[in-house]
Amino acid sequence: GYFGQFGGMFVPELLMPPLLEIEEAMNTIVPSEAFQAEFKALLEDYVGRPSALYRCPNLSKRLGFNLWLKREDLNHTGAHKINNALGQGLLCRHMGKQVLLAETGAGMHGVATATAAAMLGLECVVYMGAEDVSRQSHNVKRMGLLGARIVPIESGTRTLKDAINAALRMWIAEQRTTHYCFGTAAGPHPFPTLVREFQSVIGREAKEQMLRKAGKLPDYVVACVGGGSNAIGAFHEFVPHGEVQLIGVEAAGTGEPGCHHSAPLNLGTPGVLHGAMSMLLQTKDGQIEPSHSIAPGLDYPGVGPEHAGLQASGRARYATVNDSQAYNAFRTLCREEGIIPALESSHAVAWALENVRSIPKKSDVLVCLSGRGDKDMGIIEEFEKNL
Ligand SMILES: CC/C=C(/N=C/c1c(COP(=O)(O)O)cnc(C)c1O)C(=O)O
Repeated sequence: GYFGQFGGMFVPELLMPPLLEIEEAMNTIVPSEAFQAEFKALLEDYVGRPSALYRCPNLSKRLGFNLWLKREDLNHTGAHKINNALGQGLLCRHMGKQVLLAETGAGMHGVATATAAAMLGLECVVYMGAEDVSRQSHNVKRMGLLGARIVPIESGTRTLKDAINAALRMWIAEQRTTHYCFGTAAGPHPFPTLVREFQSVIGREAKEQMLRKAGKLPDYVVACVGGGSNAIGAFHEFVPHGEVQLIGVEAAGTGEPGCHHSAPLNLGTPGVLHGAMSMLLQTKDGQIEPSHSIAPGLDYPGVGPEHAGLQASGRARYATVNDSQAYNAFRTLCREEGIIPALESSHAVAWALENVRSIPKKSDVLVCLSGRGDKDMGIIEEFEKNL
């Protein structure tokens, strides 16, 4: 479970048995005909895949390049998270466990896990930082309706990293009955590989759709990077095609010098967090730095190890976009294309808008629109008060 020097299983001994059980399931159950047929049927009939690949007519005209959006916001539950939650929910049932445990920041993974649990007849427990409980209340309400038990976390910065810490502790104690449905392509092996496996449907569909609609591969594939699951899902199919530029977009927060951000690939250093060696925001004596982003799903001081590997090998590049640039992209997509994107996804759109001058005319830029923005109404309202 390594990506160059990154990855691994840096966990307490007590977590090795459930992790090895998941690795075994990933190598035996997931590749089986039965599992793949069941997963594919659910992706089609329950999630509504394939998700659309949509060329933005107005922005493409104004910007001079073809802006294509992979519409993961149109999936059931409103984001890419459902692809992974469903796959892991099926695995949970195959392993004979009754409880699906999740961490959540933006609440989209929490909703996706609660959705999979309700449909598969499993119990669901979601750990969520108290700060995120209040700033993503729309998703908190949805999780309740779907039957999940939500555990607000008051420690640390009361955001995603604290939810993961608490979820890992609960999992150690309840591992016999509980599957930890890890929500992003981070964490100890096998999670980064397992989550990539379930999210890679994004890139497989996008490649086929681009060849059919544009008659060629995209020149750029762009995705926001929190823990890294929508980005690795969009990138994976294109990695062998060197002519396709892979651009991950991290959150720069306010962008003010000395202020907190969530850009470990750009501004972090190698270290271990949540069971994996990757890039992270830490002080010189190894204390985790607080992160910040307007987008709760990007507000995380770590990143999945495969992205650290793709950056180190030079196969992918990682840029940053700050809160204001993301907000401007949010408004631009609303007003010019009639699409209300999640603030996380707005970071990926912002990269295309901010880099118009360096993108050759007529290029095909494929942006993974990872989710819808209904959950962000409160954050937008708050942000606009200070404009
Ligand atoms: C696993 C915790 C991350 C969450 N969301 C992250 C997120 C992200 C960033 O997560 P990754 O794709 O895993 O980097 C992008 N887009 C949307 C719409 C998101 O909700 C969540 O709790 O919903």
